[in-house]
Amino acid sequence: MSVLLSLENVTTGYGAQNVLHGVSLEIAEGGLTAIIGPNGHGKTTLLRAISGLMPLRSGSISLGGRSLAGLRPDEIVAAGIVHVPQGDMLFPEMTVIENLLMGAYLPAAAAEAPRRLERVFALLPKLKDRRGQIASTLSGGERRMVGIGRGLMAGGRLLMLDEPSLGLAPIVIDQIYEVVAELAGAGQSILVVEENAARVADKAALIALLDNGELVWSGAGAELMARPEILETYLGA
Ligand SMILES: Nc1ncnc2c1ncn2[C@@H]1O[C@H](COP(=O)(O)OP(=O)(O)OP(=O)(O)O)[C@@H](O)[C@H]1O
Repeated sequence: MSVLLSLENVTTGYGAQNVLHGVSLEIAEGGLTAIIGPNGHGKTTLLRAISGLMPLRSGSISLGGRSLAGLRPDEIVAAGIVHVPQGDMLFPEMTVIENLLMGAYLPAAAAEAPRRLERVFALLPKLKDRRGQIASTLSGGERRMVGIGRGLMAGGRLLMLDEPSLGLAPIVIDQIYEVVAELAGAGQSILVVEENAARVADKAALIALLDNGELVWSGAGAELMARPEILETYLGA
């Protein structure tokens, strides 16, 4: 496999407390990787560390063989890592299209914006219909789609989605994951954080299980679902 993102022995935390304890993980180029684990066990912190929003206390992270050490968050975006945070974090008073265009704020992305916008609208036709609508008036699922679309507008090599299912109805969660799977199937590298393994098991090439800030298991989704003892031990399933 061609490794896109590599984490080696990553430790980080807040104040006196470490949240991640020596996490090592390799993410392949193309397709879906999922980080699963209970709430509060460090999944968001892991994405924040990759995005340069948390200084590492030990270890290293590299993208395509290039170390990200010392890069600012905007330099990490420019290097190709796009982080769609938990919740919608849209600009509520702006329209769908204005929110989408904010994703292409870096000069290199701005030149590509019209082409990428067409791609986002092809993938998420509902957003095209609602492109003039103010973001605060969208449904929860539509807002989530705008967040994903805005992430795509940045044109990253790796798209990181922090719990895109959060707070949505089951049918809407299915729609979101259909879009995620379609993107991954088209070759986009995606790292998703999810609490419920069953939602990603049939879609993710690799699932990594984070428990108390440690990576306790990783493997294919089908393999995880066939291991009820792991689900029970770590996810209480
Ligand atoms: N800004 C912060 N300051 C101090 N502690 C924090 C901060 N953010 C998170 N933590 C703590 O770090 C731990 C891991 O949190 P994190 O958000 O990474 O977990 P998570 O697995 O993503 O959970 P969730 O899905 O609920 O966000 C938790 O104990 C949390 O209280």
